[in-house]
Amino acid sequence: MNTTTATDVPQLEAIGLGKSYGDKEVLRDLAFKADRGEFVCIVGPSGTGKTTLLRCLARLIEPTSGEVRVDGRVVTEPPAEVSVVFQDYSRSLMPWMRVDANIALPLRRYRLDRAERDARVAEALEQVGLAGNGRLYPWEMSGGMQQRAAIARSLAYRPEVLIMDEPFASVDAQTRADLEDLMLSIRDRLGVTIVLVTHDIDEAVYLADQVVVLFGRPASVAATIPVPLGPDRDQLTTKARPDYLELRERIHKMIMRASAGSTAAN
Ligand SMILES: Nc1ncnc2c1ncn2[C@@H]1O[C@H](COP(=O)(O)OP(=O)(O)OP(=O)(O)O)[C@@H](O)[C@H]1O
Repeated sequence: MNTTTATDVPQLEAIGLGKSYGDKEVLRDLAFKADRGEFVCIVGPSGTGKTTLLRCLARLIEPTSGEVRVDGRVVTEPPAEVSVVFQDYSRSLMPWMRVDANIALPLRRYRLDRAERDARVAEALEQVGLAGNGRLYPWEMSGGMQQRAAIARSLAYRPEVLIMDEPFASVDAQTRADLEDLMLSIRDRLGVTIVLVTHDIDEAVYLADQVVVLFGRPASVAATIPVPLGPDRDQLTTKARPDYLELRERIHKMIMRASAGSTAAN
């Protein structure tokens, strides 16, 4: 008897995923899954293939083998349910367009009427704490505000999955903490599934429901580590918890061992 129900189907899944660039095999037989509303962080040594994995998951590039599924459906092009936020907000926002026009730009493909489009832009600005700032140009905003605007642009699609590649690497520590908390609150308020690559293990443990550790050349998933810290996280108290510190240390050691092993092998 088949007991699978709709809720058993992962929202985003990779099965037997492989990717080579020419002769260079970067990913091999990789399995990944994120359930609906889950926050998954991907970590791993530099150059392992984290960005390559994200680009395959978003179908921005074609895997060499295996498949990507969204809600159980095999996808062969960028799925409408998935939106991507890159690290470099200065390249994702058009400097000559006001922020509201930047956010509206990718909505063109949906052929919304103007009132609906304006409502979506206002809603997205509100969701990232930028209500009332839509008439600014990106260059009139701080780095943190620009990254919020880039996130708003992704949310205006009303995606089910948000894929983020090192989204906070270019901002200062306080702004980074604010943006981390923004992402937790967006996940809680909107129920969106978030898959985020970071070099920062503290950030990964703070944000994630599960941390996926990639390593190997070619890379695959070395460990999937559940983070049972509960839904209410706080920069000060969560990061002082013994279970937070224990997880952080465990992942650090795992990556250090992997990096040492791959250096020795090279
Ligand atoms: N378009 C490409 N063509 C050829 N090789 C590529 C391409 N993109 C990435 N690579 C190579 O694939 C490997 C994995 O790169 P990728 O950027 O996915 O790793 P990463 O884990 O995200 O790296 P980092 O931690 O430095 O951001 C690297 O050796 C990289 O040089």
